[in-house]
Amino acid sequence: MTAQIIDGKAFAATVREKVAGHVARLKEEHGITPGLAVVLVGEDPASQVYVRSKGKQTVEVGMNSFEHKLAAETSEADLLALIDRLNNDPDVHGILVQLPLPKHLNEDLVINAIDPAKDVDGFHISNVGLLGTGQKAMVPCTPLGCLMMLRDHHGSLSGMDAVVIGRSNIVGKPMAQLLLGDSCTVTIAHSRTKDLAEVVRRADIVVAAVGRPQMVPGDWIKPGATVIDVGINRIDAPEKGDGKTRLVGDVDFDSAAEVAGAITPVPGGVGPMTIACLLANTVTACCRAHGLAEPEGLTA
Ligand SMILES: Nc1nc(=O)c2c([nH]1)NC[C@@H]1CN(c3ccc(C(=O)N[C@@H](CCC(=O)O)C(=O)O)cc3)C=[N+]21
Repeated sequence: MTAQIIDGKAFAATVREKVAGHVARLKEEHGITPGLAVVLVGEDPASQVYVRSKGKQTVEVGMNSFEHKLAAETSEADLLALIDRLNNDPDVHGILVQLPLPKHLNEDLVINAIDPAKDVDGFHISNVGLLGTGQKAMVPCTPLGCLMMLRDHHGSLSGMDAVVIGRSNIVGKPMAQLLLGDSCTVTIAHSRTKDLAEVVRRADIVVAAVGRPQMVPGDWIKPGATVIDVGINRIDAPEKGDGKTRLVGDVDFDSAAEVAGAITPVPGGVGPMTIACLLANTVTACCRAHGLAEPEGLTA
């Protein structure tokens, strides 16, 4: 068997089109332009690339992009003061503070200073609690993107066995909550799980989010299962030439694609969906802020 490839890049383009449609309507019918503020502290080159790509896509769908680049040595007080200004700025509907932050800044404190209604990452404790209790929340972008792809592929997920490998606050835990919300039987596995291979072999849906290159081999995958690979790992690629690198997921794609029913590639899978869902969350936040009907198909 050879797996169907779930094209996250193409799917993300359709999500962005929907977002652009909603943005156009908000402008025409209500004179509102959704705005996303992205805060980057420090000069990490990878983070700069992501922030640039977010800003570009934000503008492409017709929204306002506000970029705030702060020096690596910015004090916590100064960062909190900026967040306070953005919280109170009516032109800003979404706020994203790029993680990780430099070590001298307390991430939990900073994230929880964001107005939960503008927390388009869904990392604020209030949104985490809302998601965990099945109430209307801002949902973290990466798990939301994974859920959209799974729903698109399967229709209903009800009754399926899902294994999430990884227990991070950003991906693993919220992913498990979303799958539970769609009536999957959910297992959260991680680096200390006993007999991980056997646990993964039970799953109709495998979401790999551990951050270890190619750690899930094809012979762990149940034939026909759907594999969502969240990992983005840069590894050496001597075959491409001296000093060259390439991106791989947490799943060994070649062997897994021999067994799985469907699989997301890296790159071009979950990554592009993450940014598309950030734009979707910004439109959702904007509609909620103005008491308008929420965009359909863009929320959990
Ligand atoms: N507060 C916060 N929210 C985030 O959502 C957040 C963050 N901090 N910090 C950094 C990570 C990373 N992240 C990615 C988004 C898209 C791709 C993406 O589109 N990747 C492309 C490949 C890009 C390449 O070629 O390097 C792909 O998978 O096809 C990757 C990584 C969001 N992050």
